[in-house]
Amino acid sequence: MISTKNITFSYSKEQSFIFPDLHCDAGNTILITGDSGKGKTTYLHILAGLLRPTSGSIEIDKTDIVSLSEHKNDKYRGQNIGLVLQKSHFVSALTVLENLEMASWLANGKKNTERAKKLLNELNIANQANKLPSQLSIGQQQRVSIARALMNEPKVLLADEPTSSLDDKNAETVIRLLTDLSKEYKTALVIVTHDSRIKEKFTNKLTLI
Ligand SMILES: Nc1ncnc2c1ncn2[C@@H]1O[C@H](COP(=O)(O)OP(=O)(O)OP(=O)(O)O)[C@@H](O)[C@H]1O
Repeated sequence: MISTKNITFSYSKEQSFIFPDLHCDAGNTILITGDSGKGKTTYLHILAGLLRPTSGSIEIDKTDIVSLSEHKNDKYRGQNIGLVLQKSHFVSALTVLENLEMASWLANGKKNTERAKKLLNELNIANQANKLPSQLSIGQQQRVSIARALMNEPKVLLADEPTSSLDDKNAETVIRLLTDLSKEYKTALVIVTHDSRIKEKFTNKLTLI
């Protein structure tokens, strides 16, 4: 479960944001929509603890992540929040499987090879496990990014424009995978998008104006 109250943020004196409150239960999905420049990515980065809000609270299960120290916040993110960002940022010298193993190793000091293989299987890319990320198509990289985000059984999965570079078929697949996996793993799923192909599929939406 993720829930926010009275979040405000500013990059500078000239530009400040007041974000509407958001609530999403485990296994459910919420979309953050709105025109370009309204602060969707900024809000997602605040939810991830990558940016600190000026005021307000973000509760994930029973933890207010805004009140955590920087160090605890980084640790909390690694263990509880899955991120699918616009750019995938893989370690280019490591294989797909090694990139996934690294996610669990960084969070808890253990290489969870079994889970990595299970997720690659579920995402239908098990046959790409020993390739380098650069040898995969964009759609396949997107699925690796989702697998990596789910490695540590996160309480919350945050996805920034996960379908923007995908054709209709791949966009549909990615959305189905994200929603199916979030239900299976009881993860609250927050998707930032301006993709009308996605918007029509969900009723739980927050529009930034
Ligand atoms: N690091 C930054 N420093 C200063 N201003 C920023 C920074 N990142 C974003 N902004 C500004 O904040 C505003 C909101 O940006 P943001 O990327 O959150 O919008 P968005 O709704 O996700 O847009 P888009 O749909 O085009 O991706 C924009 O005016 C942008 O120029």
